[in-house]
Amino acid sequence: MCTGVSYTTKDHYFGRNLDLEFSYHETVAVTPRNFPFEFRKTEALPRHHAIVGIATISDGYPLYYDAVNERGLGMAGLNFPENADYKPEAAGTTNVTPFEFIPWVLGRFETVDQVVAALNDVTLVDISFSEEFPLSPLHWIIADKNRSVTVESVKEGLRVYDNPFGVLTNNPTFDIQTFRLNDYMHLSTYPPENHFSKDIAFDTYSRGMGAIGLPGDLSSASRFAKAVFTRMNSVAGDSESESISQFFHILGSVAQQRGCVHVGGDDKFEITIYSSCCNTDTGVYYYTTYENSQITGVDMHKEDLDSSEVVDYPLVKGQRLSMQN
Ligand SMILES: C[C@H](CCC(=O)NCCS(=O)(=O)O)[C@H]1CC[C@H]2[C@@H]3[C@H](O)C[C@@H]4C[C@H](O)CC[C@]4(C)[C@H]3C[C@H](O)[C@]12C
Repeated sequence: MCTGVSYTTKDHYFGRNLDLEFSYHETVAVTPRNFPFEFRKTEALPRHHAIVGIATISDGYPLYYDAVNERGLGMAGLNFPENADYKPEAAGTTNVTPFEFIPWVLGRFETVDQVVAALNDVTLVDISFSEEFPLSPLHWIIADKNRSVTVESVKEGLRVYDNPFGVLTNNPTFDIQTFRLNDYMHLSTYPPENHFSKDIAFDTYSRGMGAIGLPGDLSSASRFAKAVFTRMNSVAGDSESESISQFFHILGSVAQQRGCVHVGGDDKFEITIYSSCCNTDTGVYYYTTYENSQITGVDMHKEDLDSSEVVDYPLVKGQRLSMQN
């Protein structure tokens, strides 16, 4: 499972946890403006916005998991098994494959409003990248400084939901996730008050009791409620250090520790392989990995963004300890 987040302090930040039991050899990939994006069923983009994000590179093509473009638009794909339903090619529409969806959106558009308008005409088609990389059942969060949306291609068609929470996890469908938040409206960051009975003398014996009932398990619906609560109540200073620290704490509230989520077999566990946080105003992509809690950054503007070659950096893994004596 995964969690995607959009969050604004002075700047806008966009990122995600990638939760899985194995890695696809992901790297931080910067795609410059003149890398020729070919699309299977729609017109190529020989020149486009530059993009930074995490991708598996196959045959020179960046298969992005999440990314941000130089105009401040961010997009992430999260698992959506059983619900994702891609369609046959539909004449008269723009046919985009799921693996092309991030480059197609980030290559062309600057704002969520523009993307939403364009999606009226889009079909997500059931064409996979290769035998090695078959179709992934995904849904997406797309965000800029002012707006977030969730995009789901389901049996009934392409659904676009406003996402005022700036959070996406996995199943169920976004309308149900949103509805279930109603169950948590009584939660509070303040100490609870007694609405239970005037005849009982309650004791607020601990800080944090106003949020008793906030789920702490790692299921997708629970992570959604937990991440929305944390994100909506988040308080951060405006500096880069305070902002990215807070962002990683929001993601940390729903991170997966090895051993807590079995995924078949006795010794296979889902873990948070990486957490990312991109400053969409400056184009700096920060990340941590499961075993490297130190924040590492890649600044897209330090690359030649007018070139035509993807530049990629392998994730820095392994703890970097800073000893004080
Ligand atoms: C599985 C990843 C999402 C993380 C997640 O939600 N895991 C939960 C697993 S589960 O529900 O609990 O079983 C998704 C996010 C981005 C996906 C990758 C990107 O879409 C890029 C390519 C796309 C290709 O079609 C398949 C390989 C792939 C490299 C994808 C593999 C996998 O589906 C990824 C890595």
